Amino acid sequence: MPADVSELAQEREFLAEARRQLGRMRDRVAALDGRYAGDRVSAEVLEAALARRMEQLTDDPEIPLFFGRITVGEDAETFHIGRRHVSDPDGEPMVVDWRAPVSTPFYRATPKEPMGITDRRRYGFARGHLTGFEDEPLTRADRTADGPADLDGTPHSEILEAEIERPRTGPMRDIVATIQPEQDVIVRMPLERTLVVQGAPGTGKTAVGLHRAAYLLYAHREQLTRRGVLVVGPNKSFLRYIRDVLPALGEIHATQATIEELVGNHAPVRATEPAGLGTLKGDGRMAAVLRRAVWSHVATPEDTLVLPRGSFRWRVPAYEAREAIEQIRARDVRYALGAAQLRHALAHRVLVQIEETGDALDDRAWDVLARTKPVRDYAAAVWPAVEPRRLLFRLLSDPTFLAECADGILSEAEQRLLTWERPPRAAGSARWTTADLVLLDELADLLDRTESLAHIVVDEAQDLSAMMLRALGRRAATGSLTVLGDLAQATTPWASSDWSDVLAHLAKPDGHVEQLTAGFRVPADVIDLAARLLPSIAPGLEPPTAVRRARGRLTITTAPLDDVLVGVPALEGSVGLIVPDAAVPHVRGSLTAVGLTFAVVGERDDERDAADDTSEFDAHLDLVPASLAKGLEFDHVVLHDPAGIVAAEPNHATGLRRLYVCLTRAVTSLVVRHADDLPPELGRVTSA
Ligand SMILES: Nc1ncnc2c1ncn2[C@@H]1O[C@H](COP(=O)(O)OP(=O)(O)OP(=O)(O)O)[C@@H](O)[C@H]1O
Repeated sequence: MPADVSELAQEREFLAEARRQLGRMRDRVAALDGRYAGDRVSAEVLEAALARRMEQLTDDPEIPLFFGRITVGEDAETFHIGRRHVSDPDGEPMVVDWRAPVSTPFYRATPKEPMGITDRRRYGFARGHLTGFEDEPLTRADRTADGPADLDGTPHSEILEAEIERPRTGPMRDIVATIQPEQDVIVRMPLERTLVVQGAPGTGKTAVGLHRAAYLLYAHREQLTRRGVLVVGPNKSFLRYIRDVLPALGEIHATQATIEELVGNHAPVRATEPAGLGTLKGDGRMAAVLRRAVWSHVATPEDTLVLPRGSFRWRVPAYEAREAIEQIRARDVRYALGAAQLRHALAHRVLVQIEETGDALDDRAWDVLARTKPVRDYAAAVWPAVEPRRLLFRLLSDPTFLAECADGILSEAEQRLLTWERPPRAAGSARWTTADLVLLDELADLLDRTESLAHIVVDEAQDLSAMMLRALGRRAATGSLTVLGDLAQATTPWASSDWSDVLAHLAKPDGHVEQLTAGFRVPADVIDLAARLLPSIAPGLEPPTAVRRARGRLTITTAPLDDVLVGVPALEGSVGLIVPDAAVPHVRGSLTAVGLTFAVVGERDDERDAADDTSEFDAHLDLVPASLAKGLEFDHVVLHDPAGIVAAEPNHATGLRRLYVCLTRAVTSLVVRHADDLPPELGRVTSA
């Protein structure tokens, strides 16, 4: 690292001073916190836990306060760029936030487009200690430095490479120091834009989505903290894997949830269903069936409403009530609001008659009339209250009612499939599945509009059904989404094969698709093996181009698992042993027998809560059921029984996609350990 010694000393002094100033700023905030604590004391446990975590990080001398510097314009003004803003006592910036507009050229400037900067400096750190720096002139004649250059002429950066090659340990970490230009463009896209980010495994989709959430929270702080930001992930262990990233970036105002958690307020999940039935329940046509089911409750009034008041009996004839209903329905309001409006419309007709007799009444009297028993009873008879669980119970247990609602939408065979073979006695004793809860969520929204958040980041979105996507879309109805996924990694029976369908179900048809192509995780040799599956699982998609310098170690072996495991303790970095779900108990026994310490991914999901600080990703060795491998990564992966992983899925194509996911989790080495033949789609391989 060609760092001038005296300049390095100056930079170290600058870092020490920035730390002192941050301490001063923190002390001031702590004083303010005390004052505000009363308001937020009982804010969610999660927020409190994350706030604590953030504080730890703020105090952590191992986290560099800045990682880069740019020199701008003819005056050669310099800006240090870091995770958060630090200013001196006069309010002058010492470190600027990586999300501030002034930081953009640090990420995007190239010699061809220097964006007004003359130099870019990257710092090397070891455990928070500044060890050196690397300068990259962008506009001067001396920029033809020795050494290899990247395609756009940018000199090769050792610091960048070291960061990308750094071994993975523990949960996911931020990439704020090394966000690449194509990633930065996505991170800083305007808030209003709904985006789909399609990218092969390891291209940084999750990282980019989380950094985009942090960027949006910074750029639209007031709006986003007021209206909320949500990160949706495929399962709880994945959420635990990524949960430190936003707090490390100083952001604690984002909620994380799985789809199950999001719709879980309607009822607990107590059952699962066969793939075909789950697929049908997730089909977008179900929305039309449910809409019909809800609105089928509105009856045509046949009787006159009679409202006794004093010695008078006021009347609203049936045809007027019918008229009122037609007007309300033409407004396309939610069902429950419509019922309230009907009460008011009926009361208004009475009010007008009363006023015609010379009585002057105000709005309060209107409200009182709307709440009288005769008006309420009349309205409830023609526009009855609907309860989602009871309605879904009726749809799934009463074939005649289902036929009325599904006629012309679902075939008879589909209706039969949907109907419970052995209906529960009542809605209260029904054993709902996740797909049912998503239907209940749709019903709840037909009754009362779901509140919209400002922004949702949804990961592994290719796996969501149309009805699940609708559940997310309505939570971003007046906001926007960042949708992350890879069609080649789709492993649910209801998965999407086209992003424009996904956008349509989210009710964001104008959203647009971005692609990430540079692979930061998987080394070239491992990609080459996994990519052999692409023609069978996603013919249109390209494999990523590995940016890793290391080609990786790939071993395919028929050796007994115990022999493979012998080498595990000596491996540096994290190790994931991925096995078919059904093999977990057996392999757990083998691991215990050979005396290895390990954690099982996904275990204790039900016991843990958001404040639980322990994570399976702190263990050196994780036993990973194949169904939970998605989104995770390990320095070393041992993939046990690929044929078993493929066979565990409902069909061969899904099995191959699951295998593709499992093959692409390794950062440094992959051992594929098999006894049965490998799937022929992997082509010819030689086993050791
Ligand atoms: N610009 C970057 N600099 C350094 N590391 C990066 C960069 N982008 C991504 N990475 C690293 O690459 C790895 C893969 O990133 P990530 O998990 O976000 O990819 P993904 O596309 O979501 O993968 P998958 O499809 O398997 O879920 C992570 O370790 C991440 O930190």
